[in-house]
Amino acid sequence: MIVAQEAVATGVNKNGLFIPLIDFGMFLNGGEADKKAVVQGIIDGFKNAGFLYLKNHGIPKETVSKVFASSAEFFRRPQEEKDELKWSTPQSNRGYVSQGREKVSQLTDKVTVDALRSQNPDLKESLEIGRDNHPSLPNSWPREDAAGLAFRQTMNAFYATCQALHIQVMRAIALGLELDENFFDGYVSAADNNLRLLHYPATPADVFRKNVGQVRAGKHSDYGTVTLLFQDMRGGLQVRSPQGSWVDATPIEDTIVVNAGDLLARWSNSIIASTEHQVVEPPSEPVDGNYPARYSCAYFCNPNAEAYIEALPGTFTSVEDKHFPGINAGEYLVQRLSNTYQY
Ligand SMILES: O=C(O)CCC(=O)C(=O)O
Ligand SMILES: [Fe+2]
Repeated sequence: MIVAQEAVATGVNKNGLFIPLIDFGMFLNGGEADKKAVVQGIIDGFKNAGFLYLKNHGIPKETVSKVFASSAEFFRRPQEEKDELKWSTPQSNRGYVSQGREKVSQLTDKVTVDALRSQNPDLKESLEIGRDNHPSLPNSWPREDAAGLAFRQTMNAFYATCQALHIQVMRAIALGLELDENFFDGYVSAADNNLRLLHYPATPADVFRKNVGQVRAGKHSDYGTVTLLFQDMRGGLQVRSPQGSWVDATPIEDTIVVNAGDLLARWSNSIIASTEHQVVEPPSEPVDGNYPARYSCAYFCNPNAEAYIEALPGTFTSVEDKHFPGINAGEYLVQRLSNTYQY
């Protein structure tokens, strides 16, 4: 018996939060009906949860494994080598962020964010990588030993791979919003994106008990169009349900978690949801009182920095229906980053 391929299955279904598991291969390689089913699944998922899982997304398993291995190797470098690559400005948003430097938060008031940061810093370190061909913003690459050179090559290749997937996901979103399939192509062509390698170090389990509110990454929403999130199998990512509770976005092997960011929510005049998420104490039992390290890679996709983002055609009938004023994408992102980092 031939079983018809399903475009949409269940990724998570709890407390009113339904995160679909989408077979993106049916969009990339399928016929008209397949494509249509995927588009519907994606737009429903973005409207309701703001989150999806994608399988058959076209990025080979070996590519992702190589990126995770290179990332782990990078974070094993001596602290002083990593500190040489220090993240410097929101305009650049490139470089190494040591534990406690960032406190992502919905709060836009810098004083409050600073106060929060000093209490329970997120238990993580990261490396932020931008497009490597930027005319004025250089990346901060590790020392040019053999591993350092290979790292640069691996990450640049991955950056380009994710950029191509971003374009495809935006095509599906365009169709879901009843726009021309290529509507967004010109808006996302610059690859003004950000690849964030994340390392949540191994930690004693009692840290989470001693410090009230201790998490690995504080609750926040992302800023851009969509985020392509590659997570290992440790768990700990949680998404806010429509009822306000936190629901585990349990890792599903070989999938990418895709969540909509605030600029896409604005662009869609709030049709698409940009949902809060966080990374907390892992759900697994600690081993000898410790939780193992967790690694993830978040590829934050953005419109071109110079793009002007205002309610898309078809999302409003009169000017009063527009939920947000228009905004320049680059300026918006710099503003959000300025509020979340100490610099
Ligand atoms: O590590 C994760 O799974 C999520 C990270 C995240 O949400 C972020 O860096 O914006
Ligand atoms: Fe995030």
